[in-house]
Amino acid sequence: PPFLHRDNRGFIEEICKNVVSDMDAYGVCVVDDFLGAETGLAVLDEVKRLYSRGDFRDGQLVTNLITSDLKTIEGDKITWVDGKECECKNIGLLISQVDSIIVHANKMSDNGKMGDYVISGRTKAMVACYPGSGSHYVKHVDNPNRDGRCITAIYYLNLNWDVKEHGGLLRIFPEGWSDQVANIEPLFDRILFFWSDRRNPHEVQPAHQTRYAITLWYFD
Ligand SMILES: O=C(O)CNC(=O)c1n[nH]c2ccccc2c1=O
Ligand SMILES: [Fe+2]
Repeated sequence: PPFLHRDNRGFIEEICKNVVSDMDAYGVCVVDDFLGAETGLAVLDEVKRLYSRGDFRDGQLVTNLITSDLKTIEGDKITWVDGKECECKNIGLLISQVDSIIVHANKMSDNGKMGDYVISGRTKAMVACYPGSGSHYVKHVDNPNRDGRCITAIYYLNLNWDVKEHGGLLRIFPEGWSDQVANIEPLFDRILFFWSDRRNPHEVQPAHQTRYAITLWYFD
């Protein structure tokens, strides 16, 4: 019921414990039901409005792949949001929630890997849309050459997403886990954290439905 607001502090505490232990153990952490349906839907609404306004630009270097049968596959489209824009209030709320998790988790873990970083800042929020029709992202490392980014946080907005039908799976190939991979479904109100460096090569498999995500990169 709407009057039962999330007991925010306890909620944040709880999530931080998971983030710290998963990041230390696997370098990857997934949290579901991060904002709750009401706020999640409000964020999705703002993203759709931005997209319909045509603010998005081509994300990847190669924007449209001309496939053999001359079907162009559009690449991902992106736009940057700092969260203070008046029509992005809920995206701003998402950003402040992620900030509090990262800052708190950073403080909580003294000797763990989270503790090895002193988070000094982050990028703006990158709102990405894979327009479906096979758009994907080739296997890559977000920060291969020590550009300062240490943690990638991705919030997904895709209602009733079914990977079997819609594709769009994020596959991470965590270094040191030889044949193990992490298959992350881009489900609504799910947030994912992972080390941005070479420990986590990853790819976005072809999406056959419009696929939205909001990414923040934290600097040490
Ligand atoms: O959406 C996902 O599940 C994962 N997404 C990514 O790894 C990813 N990584 N780096 C980018 C750089 C520029 C534009 C889009 C991206 C991008 O979607
Ligand atoms: Fe990436």
